[in-house]
Amino acid sequence: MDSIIEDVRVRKILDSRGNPTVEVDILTWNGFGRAAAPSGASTGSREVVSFPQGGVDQIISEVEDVISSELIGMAAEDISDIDYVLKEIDGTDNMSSIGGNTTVAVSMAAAKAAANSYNLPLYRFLGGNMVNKLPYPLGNMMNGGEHAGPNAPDIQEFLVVPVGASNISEAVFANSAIHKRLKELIQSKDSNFTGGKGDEGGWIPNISNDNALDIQSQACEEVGDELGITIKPSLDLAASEFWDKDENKYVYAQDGISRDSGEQVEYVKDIIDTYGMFYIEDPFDEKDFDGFSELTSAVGDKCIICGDDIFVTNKEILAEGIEKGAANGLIIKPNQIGSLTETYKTVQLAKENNYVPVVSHRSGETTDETIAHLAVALGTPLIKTGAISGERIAKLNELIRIEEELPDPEMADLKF
Ligand SMILES: O=C(O)[C@@H](CO)OP(=O)(O)O
Ligand SMILES: [Mg+2]
Repeated sequence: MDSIIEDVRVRKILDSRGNPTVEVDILTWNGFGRAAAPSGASTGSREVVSFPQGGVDQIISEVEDVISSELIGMAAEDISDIDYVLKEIDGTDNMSSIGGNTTVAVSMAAAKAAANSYNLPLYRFLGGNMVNKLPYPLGNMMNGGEHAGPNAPDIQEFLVVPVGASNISEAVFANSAIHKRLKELIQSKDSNFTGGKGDEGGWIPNISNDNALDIQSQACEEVGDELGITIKPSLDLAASEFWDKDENKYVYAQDGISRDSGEQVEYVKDIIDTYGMFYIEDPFDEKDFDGFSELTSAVGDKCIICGDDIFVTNKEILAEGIEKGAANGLIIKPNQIGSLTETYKTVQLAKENNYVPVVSHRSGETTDETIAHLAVALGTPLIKTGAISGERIAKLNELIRIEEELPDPEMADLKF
């Protein structure tokens, strides 16, 4: 078999925040795969543990001594067997002994090595010969919350989706045009704006949440008109980060306003109606299933209500959400669950239940481009991976290359 693993190598590399992360190389008889793990700042409490206590340094020897000897001789294409072996080596429920970032980097490197062994791009190896759909990019324009500094909006991500774009290149350049326009619009509101950017390359404005919403939608309209395509605003509130569990309130520090769960439902409904939001992620705390359900039953026919911290790419938690009607979309981050096999199962469950899967980067990223291939292979209609910055454009530019390779490329079908 061409994909028999001959060596597994591991190294400590930088992520985009300057923190250490892990990169894994897998060599097969006939190929090579390399993958690195990202890391979050606004993490869900039920995500698998990224690294054990000793951090990346600890797992370097673990991979060299234990993981590589188990994997050498296995076929890289047997991805679920490899993921099973990794889980056995870890031996915990939450990957705390070797870390979900370690296992996901090995899992992705193995898949890439398998693809390379057969001379196939990863999206084709995983997705088959018929894949031809490109995801719409959810581009991050302004950053707040945990991805920014003090005085930024509480809402973590002001995103846009170029729903009218007819190809991926048009889509990513529409997003970058909005990003440029927003710099001017922020400057017009705040003459002290220095052009500072957050973890994901979006601007960090020192303005209220409402002002940020206004200029976000203004930019969508102006640039949309200029380019002749519809561009819709979207948000990731990452509301777990400003939920005060003692007060039972969502605390908007920038605005000096607190809202209980019922008021939060009304506030978010109002935002969706006022601005014609296409997509809203994590509008409630990760434990507030009721808030999620109430909002989804009110607006789920016109807006994607997407769960990130609430579901953490975990199929059991997603099943609970489906039962409760908590959302109609979910974020897919392989390192939240620690393997490609589990990621795949969660996407399948989502699709069977009409939940829109959204493959996503993390706020701490590397130039690894794997998620671009995953979005195409898994057929997710959206990919969240920033708009500019080296570690974000690594994925966007890969999508442009993939589009060029596909014989009959089309943009994905969107729900609204
Ligand atoms: O909340 C999110 O969706 C992500 C990525 O945008 O942030 P983090 O990686 O910090 O969890
Ligand atoms: Mg999120």
